[in-house]
Amino acid sequence: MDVANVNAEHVNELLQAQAHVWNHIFNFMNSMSLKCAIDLGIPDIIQNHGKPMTVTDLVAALPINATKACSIYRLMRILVHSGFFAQQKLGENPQEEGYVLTNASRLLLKGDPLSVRPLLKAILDPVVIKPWHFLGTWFQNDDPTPFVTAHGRSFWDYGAHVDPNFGHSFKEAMASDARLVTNVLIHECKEAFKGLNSLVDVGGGTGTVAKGIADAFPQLECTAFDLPHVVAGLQGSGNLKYVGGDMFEAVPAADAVLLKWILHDWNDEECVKILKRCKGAISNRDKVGVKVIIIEMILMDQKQKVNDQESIETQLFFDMEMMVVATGRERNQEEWAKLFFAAGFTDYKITHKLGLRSLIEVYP
Ligand SMILES: C[S@@+](CC[C@H](N)C(=O)[O-])C[C@H]1O[C@@H](n2cnc3c(N)ncnc32)[C@H](O)[C@@H]1O
Ligand SMILES: O=c1cc(-c2ccc(O)cc2)oc2c(O)c(O)ccc12
Repeated sequence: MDVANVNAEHVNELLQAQAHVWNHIFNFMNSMSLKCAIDLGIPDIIQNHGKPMTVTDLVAALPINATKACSIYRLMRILVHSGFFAQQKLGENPQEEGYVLTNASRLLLKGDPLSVRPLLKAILDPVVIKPWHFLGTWFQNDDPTPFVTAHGRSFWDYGAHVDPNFGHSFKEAMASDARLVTNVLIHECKEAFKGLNSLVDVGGGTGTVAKGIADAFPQLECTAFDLPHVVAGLQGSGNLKYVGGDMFEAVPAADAVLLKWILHDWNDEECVKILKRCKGAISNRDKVGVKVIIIEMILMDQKQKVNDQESIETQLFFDMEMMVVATGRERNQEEWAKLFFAAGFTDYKITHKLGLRSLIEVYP
């Protein structure tokens, strides 16, 4: 393209396109600047300060080399821009401003059991970032995932045998999300558990969701079901128990099966197999109202000009993540329905009360 032959309007378009490309080249800096703030403990330091924190106070409180002090305001500037911190007047002097947390950075505090911090740590770990450099190679080879192309083994294998710290960090990421979702679930989606006497959380990890539901609904016998090595040594109590097994082989019988963030890890064929096992677990219960309860995203229609472009983009990010680390995907409503009917279910109901995710009740 030769700019000399292009009219003014086209030059403008060309420069806008250049800015768009630049924005995407540098897009990773939003994530990495945020990770840096978390590594340095900035949200907790501002929280503990108890009032808007000037850059001078922040620098003094940070565990950094003195020669880097003058760069902190630049890190904070981009994080203010991306909505993780805000600036507030400190006193009468309009020049004097301090940093405060926003709702987003409050979700990244260390001690908060509902923190999203463990997910940030896991997804931005170099172990998970490396496979992104192999995405193009993966499209040209026959490996199951870019993760395998990058590391020579599967995600689970890597976490279990190569880097147990990473495996632990991923489990903590799942558990923290589980705490947040369970909180919303037991307050906002009570209806879904009405009339049930037993529930099995398939792929329930170390039992965070099952325990939350068991505590909230004492009449409900809850089982956290996961691979034997995941539940090994875990002791149930009261109306909570742990069972080890393989969901592709058999699922313990119950009035309801819960699948939270399981099906998006797997391809369609694998999902139909899991769903058939779940249907087996709730059938022959001699009870009305048996169901599978799924917590997953339902991809929004990109063609609908909805205002919430950030939500659409976030769902697409999850879809890409599932492609890079696992064999899974995010699905739209039509794709979900196809899986349910292929597994022999007859109907389903969607409740939109979980943010970017939905509660889907699926009936035999
Ligand atoms: C993405 S995590 C979701 C954990 C949990 N449901 C949550 O949302 O916090 C997937 C879970 O599936 C479990 N899983 C993987 N393969 C399984 C299998 N064949 N049978 C049972 N659980 C399995 C993993 O151990 C892991 O705990
Ligand atoms: O970062 C992950 C990875 C997985 C994952 C990887 C490999 C598998 O065979 C299954 C799952 O799953 C995730 C997930 O379900 C999630 O909600 C967030 C992150 C990840």
